[in-house]
Amino acid sequence: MSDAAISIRDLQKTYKGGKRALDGVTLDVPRGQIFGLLGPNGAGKSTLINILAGLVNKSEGAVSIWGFDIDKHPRNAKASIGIVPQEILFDPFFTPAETLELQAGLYGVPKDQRRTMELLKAVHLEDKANAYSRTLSGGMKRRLLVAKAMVHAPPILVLDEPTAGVDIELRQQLWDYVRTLHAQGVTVVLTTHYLEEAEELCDRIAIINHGRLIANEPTRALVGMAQEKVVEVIVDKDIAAAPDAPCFDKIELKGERTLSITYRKDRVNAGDVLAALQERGLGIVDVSTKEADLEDVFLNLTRAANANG
Ligand SMILES: Nc1ncnc2c1ncn2[C@@H]1O[C@H](COP(=O)(O)OP(=O)(O)OP(=O)(O)O)[C@@H](O)[C@H]1O
Repeated sequence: MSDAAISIRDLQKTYKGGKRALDGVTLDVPRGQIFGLLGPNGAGKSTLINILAGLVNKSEGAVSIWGFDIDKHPRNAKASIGIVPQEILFDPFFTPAETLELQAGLYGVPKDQRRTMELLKAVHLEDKANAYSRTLSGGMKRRLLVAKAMVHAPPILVLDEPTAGVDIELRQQLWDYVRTLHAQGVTVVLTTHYLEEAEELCDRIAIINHGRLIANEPTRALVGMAQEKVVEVIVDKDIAAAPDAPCFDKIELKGERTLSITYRKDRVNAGDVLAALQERGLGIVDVSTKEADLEDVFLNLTRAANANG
């Protein structure tokens, strides 16, 4: 179909009872990238991932994984992808080492090609290799899930909300491992609510809302789509009320000498904003600017999509 890592065409899913969770999603995940799938709760992200995992049947459309159509070549498609599910489900009486061995067995990985200890090391669980899984902390279980998804060395790893409930240090370790895999050529897809993380990690970001794709852009382009910019200015004298000027979108008095000014960077630049202040008799002591982040873009896009839909 295409040489994308994952290719999705007009994907639709209507659950029994009539809930339409995916409404015509078309999307390519390029090989070798870290790809972020974002969307508010209930947007359809898990449905999409469960279709990739073979856990949910699609209603319409076509999906291929590493070039294998999931209907025509389900075994090859499945072998090409490792999925880290949102929910933690293990047999509590197996140890991490046994869990990985069992999973490798399910995927038909020959004994001499298994990488149980290597994988446990990679997720910092080597000292827990022989502990019962039920004695692991939440973060450890999540890391074990990542190792489990990699036993058959798939070229694509999908993580569904991998950092929910994971503390900052463990999250960092998890991302370090994801970056290592990425450096080894693994294509990574992740869903997350942490926009900052998506911004930091992902090469490309797609946003779904109400089962529809509303954005699919390189991360930098997406961030650039936010037109609002904020400049914080410290002026040289006390001011009682914030001054007004046509180039300000919004102005707030943050302190006696501190102003926070929002402007549209597609219309004016920071120089215009500062000149307007000087024209009003204010000298500039200090200036700091804040780039719009993904949160802004995300909110703007989902708001616009809701208004249109
Ligand atoms: N098995 C099911 N039967 C019926 N409706 C379902 C089922 N699973 C999900 N849905 C509905 O489909 C929609 C999409 O759900 P989905 O879990 O894919 O969203 P999500 O983007 O993953 O959300 P979250 O971030 O909360 O996990 C929601 O309205 C949900 O209630």
